Amino acid sequence: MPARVAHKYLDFGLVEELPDSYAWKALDHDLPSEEAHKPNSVPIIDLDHNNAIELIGSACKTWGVFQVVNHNISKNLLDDIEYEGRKLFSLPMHQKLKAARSPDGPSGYGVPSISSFFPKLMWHEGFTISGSPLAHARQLWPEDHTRFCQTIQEYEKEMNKLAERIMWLILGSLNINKEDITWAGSKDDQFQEGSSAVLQLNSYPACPDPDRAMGLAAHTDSTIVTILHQTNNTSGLQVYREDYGWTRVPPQNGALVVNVGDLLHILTNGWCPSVLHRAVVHRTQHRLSIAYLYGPPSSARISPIPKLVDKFHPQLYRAITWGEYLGIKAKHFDKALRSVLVSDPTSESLGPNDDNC
Ligand SMILES: C=C1C[C@]23C[C@@]1(O)CC[C@H]2[C@@]12CCC[C@@](C)(C(=O)O1)[C@H]2[C@@H]3C(=O)O
Ligand SMILES: O=C(O)CCC(=O)C(=O)O
Ligand SMILES: [Fe+2]
Repeated sequence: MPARVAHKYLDFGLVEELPDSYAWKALDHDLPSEEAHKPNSVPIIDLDHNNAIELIGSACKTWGVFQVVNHNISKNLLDDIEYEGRKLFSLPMHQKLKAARSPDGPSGYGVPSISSFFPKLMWHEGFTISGSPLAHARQLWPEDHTRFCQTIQEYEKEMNKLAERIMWLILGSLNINKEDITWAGSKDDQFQEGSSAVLQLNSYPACPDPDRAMGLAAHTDSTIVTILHQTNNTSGLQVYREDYGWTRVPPQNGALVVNVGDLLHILTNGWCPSVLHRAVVHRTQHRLSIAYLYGPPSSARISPIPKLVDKFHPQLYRAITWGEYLGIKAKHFDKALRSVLVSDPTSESLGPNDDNC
Protein backbone atom coordinates (compact mmCIF):
# COMPACT_ATOMS: atom_id res chain seq x y z
CA MET A 1 0.00 0.00 0.00
CA PRO A 2 1.43 3.43 -0.83
CA ALA A 3 2.17 5.57 2.21
CA ARG A 4 -0.13 8.54 1.72
CA VAL A 5 0.85 11.93 3.11
CA ALA A 6 -0.88 15.28 2.91
CA HIS A 7 0.72 17.29 0.10
CA LYS A 8 1.07 20.83 1.32
CA TYR A 9 2.82 23.31 -0.91
CA LEU A 10 5.89 24.51 0.91
CA ASP A 11 7.31 27.95 0.21
CA PHE A 12 10.89 26.63 0.21
CA GLY A 13 12.45 30.11 0.26
CA LEU A 14 10.91 30.83 3.68
CA VAL A 15 12.16 27.70 5.44
CA GLU A 16 15.28 27.83 7.64
CA GLU A 17 15.14 24.34 9.08
CA LEU A 18 14.16 21.08 7.38
CA PRO A 19 10.59 20.24 8.48
CA ASP A 20 10.19 16.71 9.80
CA SER A 21 7.85 15.83 6.94
CA TYR A 22 10.83 16.42 4.57
CA ALA A 23 13.46 14.56 6.63
CA TRP A 24 14.24 11.17 5.06
CA LYS A 25 15.81 8.37 7.06
CA ALA A 26 18.95 6.39 6.17
CA LEU A 27 19.92 8.23 3.01
CA ASP A 28 23.08 7.13 1.23
CA HIS A 29 23.67 10.30 -0.81
CA ASP A 30 27.33 10.29 0.05
CA LEU A 31 29.02 8.64 -2.89
CA PRO A 32 32.74 8.08 -3.41
CA SER A 33 34.55 11.07 -4.94
CA GLU A 34 34.23 11.78 -8.68
CA GLU A 35 37.84 10.65 -9.18
CA ALA A 36 37.30 7.30 -7.51
CA HIS A 37 34.26 6.86 -9.69
CA LYS A 38 35.85 7.59 -13.06
CA PRO A 39 36.28 4.03 -14.36
CA ASN A 40 32.62 3.35 -13.81
CA SER A 41 31.16 6.53 -15.09
CA VAL A 42 28.09 6.94 -17.27
CA PRO A 43 29.22 7.03 -20.93
CA ILE A 44 29.38 10.31 -22.84
CA ILE A 45 28.64 9.72 -26.51
CA ASP A 46 29.39 11.99 -29.45
CA LEU A 47 26.41 11.62 -31.79
CA ASP A 48 28.70 12.44 -34.73
CA HIS A 49 31.04 9.55 -33.88
CA ASN A 50 31.28 6.83 -36.56
CA ASN A 51 30.45 4.22 -33.94
CA ALA A 52 27.63 6.15 -32.27
CA ILE A 53 25.16 3.27 -32.80
CA GLU A 54 27.40 0.65 -31.17
CA LEU A 55 28.36 2.99 -28.31
CA ILE A 56 24.73 3.84 -27.63
CA GLY A 57 23.68 0.19 -27.84
CA SER A 58 26.30 -0.83 -25.33
CA ALA A 59 25.47 2.08 -22.98
CA CYS A 60 21.78 1.18 -23.06
CA LYS A 61 22.35 -2.47 -22.26
CA THR A 62 24.85 -1.89 -19.47
CA TRP A 63 23.74 1.42 -17.92
CA GLY A 64 20.32 2.31 -19.32
CA VAL A 65 21.65 5.86 -19.38
CA PHE A 66 24.25 7.93 -21.23
CA GLN A 67 25.07 11.54 -22.03
CA VAL A 68 25.14 12.93 -25.57
CA VAL A 69 27.18 15.72 -27.13
CA ASN A 70 26.92 17.10 -30.66
CA HIS A 71 23.16 16.72 -30.34
CA ASN A 72 22.31 19.81 -32.44
CA ILE A 73 20.27 21.52 -29.73
CA SER A 74 21.54 25.08 -29.70
CA LYS A 75 23.02 26.60 -26.57
CA ASN A 76 20.62 29.52 -27.03
CA LEU A 77 17.62 27.22 -26.80
CA LEU A 78 19.03 25.46 -23.72
CA ASP A 79 19.64 28.87 -22.11
CA ASP A 80 16.17 30.11 -23.08
CA ILE A 81 14.37 27.17 -21.51
CA GLU A 82 16.44 27.55 -18.35
CA TYR A 83 15.59 31.25 -18.23
CA GLU A 84 11.85 30.53 -18.58
CA GLY A 85 12.01 27.78 -15.96
CA ARG A 86 13.77 30.05 -13.45
CA LYS A 87 11.28 32.82 -14.18
CA LEU A 88 8.41 30.44 -13.43
CA PHE A 89 9.76 29.01 -10.18
CA SER A 90 10.75 32.45 -8.86
CA LEU A 91 7.12 33.62 -8.99
CA PRO A 92 5.44 34.07 -5.58
CA MET A 93 3.77 30.90 -4.33
CA HIS A 94 0.24 32.35 -4.59
CA GLN A 95 0.90 33.02 -8.29
CA LYS A 96 2.33 29.53 -9.00
CA LEU A 97 -0.70 28.02 -7.28
CA LYS A 98 -2.95 29.65 -9.88
CA ALA A 99 -1.51 27.05 -12.26
CA ALA A 100 -1.66 24.17 -9.76
CA ARG A 101 -2.09 20.71 -11.25
CA SER A 102 -5.67 19.51 -10.99
CA PRO A 103 -6.46 15.94 -9.89
CA ASP A 104 -7.76 15.02 -13.35
CA GLY A 105 -4.70 15.80 -15.50
CA PRO A 106 -0.89 15.74 -15.49
CA SER A 107 -0.32 19.42 -16.39
CA GLY A 108 0.51 22.25 -14.06
CA TYR A 109 2.47 23.21 -10.95
CA GLY A 110 2.85 20.77 -8.06
CA VAL A 111 4.64 17.98 -6.23
CA PRO A 112 5.93 14.93 -8.17
CA SER A 113 3.17 12.48 -9.01
CA ILE A 114 5.15 9.71 -7.26
CA SER A 115 4.98 11.55 -3.91
CA SER A 116 2.02 9.49 -2.73
CA PHE A 117 4.22 6.36 -2.64
CA PHE A 118 6.64 7.79 -0.08
CA PRO A 119 6.20 8.56 3.61
CA LYS A 120 8.23 11.78 3.35
CA LEU A 121 7.92 14.76 1.04
CA MET A 122 10.49 15.71 -1.59
CA TRP A 123 12.46 18.94 -1.75
CA HIS A 124 11.06 19.62 -5.18
CA GLU A 125 8.52 21.64 -7.07
CA GLY A 126 7.61 20.83 -10.65
CA PHE A 127 5.73 22.17 -13.61
CA THR A 128 4.41 19.57 -16.02
CA ILE A 129 3.41 20.41 -19.59
CA SER A 130 1.32 17.91 -21.51
CA GLY A 131 -0.22 19.46 -24.61
CA SER A 132 -0.50 23.23 -24.86
CA PRO A 133 0.93 25.26 -21.97
CA LEU A 134 -1.22 28.25 -22.91
CA ALA A 135 -3.99 28.01 -20.29
CA HIS A 136 -1.55 27.66 -17.39
CA ALA A 137 0.84 30.28 -18.81
CA ARG A 138 -2.07 32.77 -18.95
CA GLN A 139 -2.78 32.12 -15.28
CA LEU A 140 0.88 32.61 -14.36
CA TRP A 141 1.49 35.73 -16.48
CA PRO A 142 -1.87 37.25 -17.48
CA GLU A 143 -0.07 40.10 -19.28
CA ASP A 144 2.79 38.39 -21.01
CA HIS A 145 3.05 34.66 -21.63
CA THR A 146 4.04 34.69 -25.32
CA ARG A 147 7.75 34.20 -24.84
CA PHE A 148 7.23 31.33 -22.38
CA CYS A 149 4.89 29.52 -24.79
CA GLN A 150 7.14 30.09 -27.80
CA THR A 151 10.18 28.77 -25.98
CA ILE A 152 8.30 25.67 -24.82
CA GLN A 153 7.05 25.04 -28.35
CA GLU A 154 10.50 25.42 -29.89
CA TYR A 155 12.13 23.27 -27.21
CA GLU A 156 9.55 20.49 -27.66
CA LYS A 157 9.99 20.57 -31.44
CA GLU A 158 13.78 20.23 -31.23
CA MET A 159 13.66 17.64 -28.46
CA ASN A 160 11.17 15.58 -30.43
CA LYS A 161 13.60 15.35 -33.36
CA LEU A 162 16.46 14.44 -31.05
CA ALA A 163 14.46 11.84 -29.12
CA GLU A 164 13.32 10.20 -32.34
CA ARG A 165 16.90 10.15 -33.65
CA ILE A 166 18.18 8.60 -30.43
CA MET A 167 15.38 6.03 -30.35
CA TRP A 168 16.36 4.86 -33.85
CA LEU A 169 20.03 4.72 -32.90
CA ILE A 170 19.18 2.55 -29.92
CA LEU A 171 16.89 0.31 -31.97
CA GLY A 172 19.44 0.26 -34.79
CA SER A 173 21.98 -1.19 -32.37
CA LEU A 174 19.59 -4.13 -31.96
CA ASN A 175 19.15 -4.42 -35.73
CA ILE A 176 15.64 -3.03 -35.59
CA ASN A 177 14.51 -0.68 -38.33
CA LYS A 178 11.40 1.23 -39.31
CA GLU A 179 9.70 -1.78 -40.93
CA ASP A 180 9.82 -3.60 -37.60
CA ILE A 181 7.57 -1.16 -35.75
CA THR A 182 4.26 -0.22 -37.33
CA TRP A 183 3.51 2.79 -35.14
CA ALA A 184 6.91 4.36 -35.70
CA GLY A 185 7.15 3.56 -39.41
CA SER A 186 6.84 5.79 -42.45
CA LYS A 187 4.56 8.83 -42.52
CA ASP A 188 1.88 7.12 -44.65
CA ASP A 189 1.06 4.34 -42.22
CA GLN A 190 -2.13 4.33 -40.15
CA PHE A 191 -0.53 6.16 -37.21
CA GLN A 192 -0.31 9.72 -38.48
CA GLU A 193 -0.33 11.36 -35.10
CA GLY A 194 3.41 10.97 -34.38
CA SER A 195 4.85 10.57 -30.90
CA SER A 196 3.58 12.07 -27.70
CA ALA A 197 5.64 13.71 -25.02
CA VAL A 198 5.53 15.55 -21.74
CA LEU A 199 7.85 18.33 -20.63
CA GLN A 200 8.72 18.41 -16.95
CA LEU A 201 10.43 21.42 -15.36
CA ASN A 202 12.02 20.34 -12.07
CA SER A 203 13.08 22.84 -9.41
CA TYR A 204 15.19 21.85 -6.41
CA PRO A 205 15.53 24.91 -4.16
CA ALA A 206 18.59 25.33 -1.93
CA CYS A 207 18.00 23.19 1.16
CA PRO A 208 19.03 23.86 4.79
CA ASP A 209 19.79 20.16 5.41
CA PRO A 210 20.56 18.47 2.05
CA ASP A 211 21.89 15.23 3.58
CA ARG A 212 18.51 14.45 5.09
CA ALA A 213 16.41 15.70 2.18
CA MET A 214 15.48 14.03 -1.09
CA GLY A 215 15.05 15.99 -4.33
CA LEU A 216 13.28 13.38 -6.40
CA ALA A 217 13.00 9.86 -5.01
CA ALA A 218 14.24 6.80 -6.90
CA HIS A 219 12.07 5.94 -9.89
CA THR A 220 12.17 4.81 -13.48
CA ASP A 221 10.47 6.92 -16.15
CA SER A 222 7.48 5.49 -17.98
CA THR A 223 8.83 6.70 -21.30
CA ILE A 224 10.60 5.32 -24.34
CA VAL A 225 13.47 7.66 -23.54
CA THR A 226 13.83 10.78 -21.41
CA ILE A 227 16.21 13.58 -22.37
CA LEU A 228 17.36 15.59 -19.37
CA HIS A 229 18.97 19.01 -19.40
CA GLN A 230 20.83 19.57 -16.10
CA THR A 231 21.06 23.35 -16.21
CA ASN A 232 23.86 25.60 -15.04
CA ASN A 233 26.31 22.72 -14.52
CA THR A 234 24.61 21.88 -11.23
CA SER A 235 24.88 18.20 -10.29
CA GLY A 236 22.13 16.20 -8.64
CA LEU A 237 21.19 13.27 -10.85
CA GLN A 238 22.22 9.81 -9.63
CA VAL A 239 21.58 6.48 -11.33
CA TYR A 240 21.53 2.98 -9.89
CA ARG A 241 23.39 0.00 -11.27
CA GLU A 242 23.01 -3.38 -9.66
CA ASP A 243 26.80 -3.94 -9.60
CA TYR A 244 27.91 -0.38 -8.67
CA GLY A 245 25.10 0.99 -6.55
CA TRP A 246 24.30 4.71 -6.85
CA THR A 247 26.49 6.69 -9.25
CA ARG A 248 26.50 10.40 -10.07
CA VAL A 249 25.80 11.70 -13.54
CA PRO A 250 27.96 14.84 -13.40
CA PRO A 251 26.76 17.64 -15.68
CA GLN A 252 29.06 17.94 -18.65
CA ASN A 253 29.10 21.29 -20.38
CA GLY A 254 26.55 21.20 -23.22
CA ALA A 255 25.73 17.50 -22.80
CA LEU A 256 22.22 16.10 -22.39
CA VAL A 257 21.41 12.99 -20.37
CA VAL A 258 19.38 10.26 -22.06
CA ASN A 259 17.77 7.57 -19.99
CA VAL A 260 15.92 4.45 -21.01
CA GLY A 261 12.31 4.37 -19.85
CA ASP A 262 9.95 1.47 -19.10
CA LEU A 263 8.35 1.47 -22.57
CA LEU A 264 11.71 0.94 -24.28
CA HIS A 265 12.38 -1.82 -21.79
CA ILE A 266 9.11 -3.43 -22.94
CA LEU A 267 9.71 -2.73 -26.63
CA THR A 268 13.17 -4.31 -26.53
CA ASN A 269 11.89 -7.30 -24.56
CA GLY A 270 14.19 -6.42 -21.68
CA TRP A 271 17.39 -5.84 -23.67
CA CYS A 272 17.53 -2.19 -22.64
CA PRO A 273 16.73 -1.91 -18.93
CA SER A 274 14.95 1.20 -17.71
CA VAL A 275 17.27 2.86 -15.27
CA LEU A 276 16.45 3.65 -11.65
CA HIS A 277 17.41 7.24 -10.88
CA ARG A 278 16.92 10.01 -8.32
CA ALA A 279 17.95 13.60 -7.67
CA VAL A 280 19.69 15.03 -4.62
CA VAL A 281 19.74 18.65 -3.47
CA HIS A 282 22.26 21.29 -2.38
CA ARG A 283 22.67 23.60 0.59
CA THR A 284 23.28 26.78 -1.41
CA GLN A 285 22.47 26.08 -5.04
CA HIS A 286 19.02 26.14 -6.55
CA ARG A 287 19.06 23.39 -9.17
CA LEU A 288 16.80 23.31 -12.20
CA SER A 289 16.45 20.39 -14.59
CA ILE A 290 14.28 19.99 -17.64
CA ALA A 291 13.09 16.54 -18.66
CA TYR A 292 11.63 15.77 -22.08
CA LEU A 293 9.62 12.60 -21.56
CA TYR A 294 9.25 10.96 -24.96
CA GLY A 295 6.61 8.34 -25.61
CA PRO A 296 4.76 6.67 -28.48
CA PRO A 297 1.55 7.97 -30.11
CA SER A 298 -1.29 7.52 -27.66
CA SER A 299 -3.11 4.92 -29.77
CA ALA A 300 0.00 2.76 -30.27
CA ARG A 301 0.08 -0.58 -28.52
CA ILE A 302 3.62 -1.21 -27.35
CA SER A 303 4.82 -4.78 -27.12
CA PRO A 304 8.17 -6.54 -27.52
CA ILE A 305 9.40 -6.25 -31.12
CA PRO A 306 8.87 -9.68 -32.75
CA LYS A 307 12.50 -9.78 -34.00
CA LEU A 308 13.65 -9.74 -30.37
CA VAL A 309 11.45 -12.66 -29.41
CA ASP A 310 12.40 -16.29 -30.06
CA LYS A 311 12.44 -19.59 -28.20
CA PHE A 312 15.44 -18.50 -26.13
CA HIS A 313 13.96 -15.06 -25.47
CA PRO A 314 10.23 -15.51 -24.97
CA GLN A 315 7.99 -12.50 -25.01
CA LEU A 316 8.30 -10.93 -21.55
CA TYR A 317 5.61 -8.26 -21.67
CA ARG A 318 2.09 -7.94 -22.99
CA ALA A 319 0.95 -5.18 -25.36
CA ILE A 320 0.00 -1.91 -23.76
CA THR A 321 -0.60 1.75 -24.70
CA TRP A 322 1.30 4.57 -22.97
CA GLY A 323 -1.94 5.79 -21.41
CA GLU A 324 -2.70 2.35 -19.97
CA TYR A 325 0.86 2.05 -18.66
CA LEU A 326 0.71 5.46 -16.97
CA GLY A 327 -2.49 4.33 -15.25
CA ILE A 328 -0.75 1.16 -14.00
CA LYS A 329 2.30 3.17 -12.90
CA ALA A 330 0.10 5.62 -10.99
CA LYS A 331 -1.36 2.67 -9.10
CA HIS A 332 1.57 0.27 -8.73
CA PHE A 333 4.64 2.55 -9.14
CA ASP A 334 7.79 0.36 -8.94
CA LYS A 335 5.73 -2.82 -9.47
CA ALA A 336 4.27 -1.49 -12.76
CA LEU A 337 6.69 -3.25 -15.13
CA ARG A 338 6.31 -6.50 -13.26
CA SER A 339 2.56 -6.26 -13.54
CA VAL A 340 2.68 -6.31 -17.36
CA LEU A 341 4.93 -9.39 -17.50
CA VAL A 342 3.56 -12.34 -19.45
CA SER A 343 6.30 -14.76 -18.49
CA ASP A 344 8.57 -15.08 -15.53
CA PRO A 345 12.16 -14.00 -16.37
CA THR A 346 13.55 -16.15 -13.57
CA SER A 347 12.21 -19.33 -15.16
CA GLU A 348 14.38 -21.84 -17.14
CA SER A 349 14.63 -19.68 -20.30
CA LEU A 350 17.59 -17.40 -20.98
CA GLY A 351 17.24 -13.83 -19.73
CA PRO A 352 18.08 -11.11 -22.26
CA ASN A 353 21.48 -10.43 -20.72
CA ASP A 354 22.58 -14.04 -20.39
CA ASP A 355 24.03 -14.29 -23.87
CA ASN A 356 25.19 -10.76 -24.57
CA CYS A 357 25.79 -10.00 -28.23
C1 LIG B 1 3.65 11.32 -18.59
C2 LIG B 1 4.08 11.29 -17.34
C3 LIG B 1 5.33 10.64 -16.92
C4 LIG B 1 5.47 11.10 -15.46
C5 LIG B 1 4.04 11.12 -15.01
C6 LIG B 1 3.40 11.89 -16.16
O1 LIG B 1 2.01 11.73 -16.20
C7 LIG B 1 3.75 13.38 -16.07
C8 LIG B 1 5.09 13.64 -15.35
C9 LIG B 1 6.09 12.50 -15.42
C10 LIG B 1 6.98 12.49 -14.17
C11 LIG B 1 8.16 13.48 -14.22
C12 LIG B 1 8.97 13.35 -12.92
C13 LIG B 1 9.27 11.90 -12.55
C14 LIG B 1 7.99 11.05 -12.69
C15 LIG B 1 8.22 9.62 -12.18
C16 LIG B 1 6.86 11.77 -12.02
O2 LIG B 1 6.50 11.68 -10.86
O3 LIG B 1 6.24 12.62 -12.94
C17 LIG B 1 7.53 11.08 -14.13
C18 LIG B 1 6.33 10.23 -14.54
C19 LIG B 1 6.75 8.90 -15.19
O4 LIG B 1 7.67 8.86 -16.02
O5 LIG B 1 6.12 7.90 -14.85
O1 LIG C 1 16.36 16.39 -11.98
C1 LIG C 1 16.88 15.32 -12.24
O2 LIG C 1 18.09 15.14 -12.27
C2 LIG C 1 16.01 14.11 -12.50
C3 LIG C 1 14.66 14.45 -13.06
C4 LIG C 1 13.87 13.23 -13.40
O3 LIG C 1 14.25 12.14 -13.08
C5 LIG C 1 12.60 13.37 -14.12
O4 LIG C 1 12.15 14.49 -14.40
O5 LIG C 1 12.02 12.31 -14.45
FE1 LIG D 1 13.02 10.59 -14.06
